[in-house]
Amino acid sequence: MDTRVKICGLTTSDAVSASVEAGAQYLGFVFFPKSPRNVDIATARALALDVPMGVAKVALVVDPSDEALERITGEVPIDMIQLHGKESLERVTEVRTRFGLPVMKAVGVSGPADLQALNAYGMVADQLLVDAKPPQGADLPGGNGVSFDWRLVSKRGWNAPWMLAGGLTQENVVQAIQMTGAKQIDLSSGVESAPGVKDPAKIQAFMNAIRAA
Ligand SMILES: O=C(O)c1ccccc1NCC(=O)[C@H](O)[C@H](O)COP(=O)(O)O
Repeated sequence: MDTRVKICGLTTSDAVSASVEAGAQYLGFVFFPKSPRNVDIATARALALDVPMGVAKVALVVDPSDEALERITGEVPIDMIQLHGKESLERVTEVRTRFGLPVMKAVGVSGPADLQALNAYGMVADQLLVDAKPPQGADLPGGNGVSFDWRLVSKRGWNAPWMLAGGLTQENVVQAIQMTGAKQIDLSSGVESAPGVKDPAKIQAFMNAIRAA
């Protein structure tokens, strides 16, 4: 299966190496203090500097200020900004223009009404991350290990390339790809042994599951 994979929430060089060696095309670094996957700028910079050419480094931020984005983009050699909060269409456009980097906008899906947002953000973002909505009362806007009803996005397309996310694991990823037709997928907790702790064996097993499909 020719599927591109983003592994999100990397915090150590072992996890970065395991992801690169297993064949991930995108690596995500989370800048959100409440997350168990949060990295500070110095750590992210050190990790990003070790990523080989051809693997995209993505900075995940939640309703960031321009100042926060200036600090991150000024010090960490990133290739893409992932907006994972309640950023408006205008803010997506502003961030793209101001920082000169491609922007991926995350959109939470739980029912048919959410597909409108994908249509709209697909007109302004470079990529879409089609994710599950966080469960009621969750502390995090993403990375909660929950799936949504994949039939909602079955064989759908938007104006921008998209990634499927939300509760993907080595056990369900092949079915998720077959049902949705996703060409790109994103995951975080499905390759962890504990919240925020990436497991190299799970990363490899996940990539093997995709390749074997
Ligand atoms: O992962 C986090 O800690 C996080 C924190 C704040 C905003 C978003 C976050 N993660 C978003 C991602 O890109 C995840 O990979 C995506 O939601 C899927 O996560 P999972 O269901 O755990 O695979």
